[in-house]
Amino acid sequence: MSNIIFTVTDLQKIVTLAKDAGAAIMQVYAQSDLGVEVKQDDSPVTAADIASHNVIVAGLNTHFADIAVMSEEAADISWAERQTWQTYWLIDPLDGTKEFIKRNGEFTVNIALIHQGKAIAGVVYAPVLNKCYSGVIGQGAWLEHNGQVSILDIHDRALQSPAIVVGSRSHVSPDVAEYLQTIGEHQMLSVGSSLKFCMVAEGQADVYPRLGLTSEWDTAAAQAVLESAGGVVLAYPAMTPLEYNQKENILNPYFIAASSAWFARK
Ligand SMILES: Nc1ncnc2c1ncn2[C@@H]1O[C@H](COP(=O)(O)O)[C@@H](OP(=O)(O)O)[C@H]1O
Ligand SMILES: [Mg+2]
Repeated sequence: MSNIIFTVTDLQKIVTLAKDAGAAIMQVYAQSDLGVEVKQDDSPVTAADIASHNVIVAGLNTHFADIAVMSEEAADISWAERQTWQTYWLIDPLDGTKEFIKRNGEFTVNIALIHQGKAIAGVVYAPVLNKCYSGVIGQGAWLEHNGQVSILDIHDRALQSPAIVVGSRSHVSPDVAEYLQTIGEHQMLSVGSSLKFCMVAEGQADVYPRLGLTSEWDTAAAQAVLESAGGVVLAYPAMTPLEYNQKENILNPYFIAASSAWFARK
């Protein structure tokens, strides 16, 4: 097992890159034509997804030339090649494309560092909200909001009463509805994109049950933020850690992202 050293200085480079990508997204957001197209899998892509992708890939190639990159917008990489990767960047240049098109601000830039199948560092930037979440496993997690930086730490956080559950705004799943029937009294919030993980990391929600489809780039950066803050992400129902690059198919299993208090509740 080789180790990797990822410092807070390295993280700052990724934060800067995510903000540059966010600025490229906002240039498109300001235009009346968002350049919406439909991809082969029927999901939307816009000129902003591509602009953000280009900024991030150029920056990573400049600062970290020897680390492989996988992006939602450049995902056609053979499993034969990918399975040799020990370490790589996993990017969703614009998560919440449907929210971007609806212009409700609930979309994010996502950059994660994966090492030996685990999300070990991540940055999630929401340009409209002016919030940048970042974290490195074992070193901590931070939120920069309107220029003010705070530490995210939910290691010892108790559950709210009633519990606050957060779910997708645009991708409703019958399996989540069934799960919610089993958890007792709760309040439900609907939010687009990887911001749901960040709300748990911030203590604004207790649990994000995703019993519906996502791809690995949708979750990696925000999982790193949440776990760096003291949260936990487990595949459901296996209750094993959510890992990356373990199989050819890039779809995640169902998962539950929550504070550790959620998993410890009676
Ligand atoms: N049927 C499906 N298959 C794969 N991914 C899906 C999906 N439905 C939603 N997603 C993923 O969910 C993400 C949006 O998350 P949410 O529903 O929490 O807002 C989308 O990201 P993009 O917006 O980057 O395409 C998309 O990748
Ligand atoms: Mg996405």
